[in-house]
Amino acid sequence: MTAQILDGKAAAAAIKEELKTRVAALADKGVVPGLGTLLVGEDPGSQWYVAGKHRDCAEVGISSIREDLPGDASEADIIAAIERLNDNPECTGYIVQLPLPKGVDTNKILELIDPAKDADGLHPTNLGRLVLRVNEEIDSPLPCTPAGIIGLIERNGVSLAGKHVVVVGRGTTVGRSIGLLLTRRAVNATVTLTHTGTVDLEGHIRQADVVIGAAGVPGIVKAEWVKPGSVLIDVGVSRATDPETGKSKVVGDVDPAAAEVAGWISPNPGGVGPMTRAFLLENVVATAERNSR
Ligand SMILES: Nc1nc2c(c(=O)[nH]1)N[C@@H](CN(C=O)c1ccc(C(=O)N[C@@H](CCC(=O)O)C(=O)O)cc1)CN2
Repeated sequence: MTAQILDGKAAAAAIKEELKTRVAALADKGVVPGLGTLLVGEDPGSQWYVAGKHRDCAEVGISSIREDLPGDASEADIIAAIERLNDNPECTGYIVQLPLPKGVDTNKILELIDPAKDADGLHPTNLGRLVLRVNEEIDSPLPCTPAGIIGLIERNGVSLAGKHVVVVGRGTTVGRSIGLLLTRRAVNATVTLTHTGTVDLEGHIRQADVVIGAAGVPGIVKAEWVKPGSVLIDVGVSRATDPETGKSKVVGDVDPAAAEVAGWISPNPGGVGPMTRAFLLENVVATAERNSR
């Protein structure tokens, strides 16, 4: 049996339609949400992601502010751009596109973002709120990829309550924070956080009801380890040349053959990526709503 598809493009399109209505309601109050982006350097992937964020904004009626700096920008230049975004009243939320060039202290830069304008939910204040608010509503921005993954699963009618979720990867944008969301009482999953240094990754994955592959290691989640009927979420975005077409293609962390064993699988591309983009818009709109009450 082949797994059912967790279609991120369709779920993201539905979220964007909902957001258009909320943006229109804000416009009635004279509020226009504005997303700022800070891009440092010329990495083609990062340029493509930032351009996509601004296209998404235009689609739902969010205005856009761009700060683009060259790859050799000094720390002082980057801090000055952060201060402009913090001070700009038209920018109601913003992101610093990651990764920053080598040699830049990423954590220092993220801590300078005004937490009330942190559209990625990566400021320590907002991550700290996830640690503290186990049982309460969270009225601060959530990290976009983790929120997108949970949205993708739940919007397909799959409950996470009581499920054993094995996360593979300990990075800032997914691995370290997704457990904080999954173990909230409202979701009620049980989480094991594994990584490339885990002994017996196979043993952990064999026990998982849900596997989230976010290590950036192609095929680290092997088809023969996957429990029949489980839910597989592929966050990995590595690149390889397709031997048939000679073109570059995305290679995920989940072995594509696992689709024959799993109950549900997120395609890659077309799964988590579009949901990350949709939840960035959700954060911008929700922040503007909170500030207009
Ligand atoms: N400040 C941030 N930096 C980075 C984040 C982030 O959430 N905040 N995540 C990634 C990059 N990213 C957004 O910035 C991102 C990655 C992928 C996609 C996406 O839609 N991917 C497509 C496939 C694209 C392809 O073919 O290469 C898909 O999955 O369908 C959106 C956003 C690192 N940096």
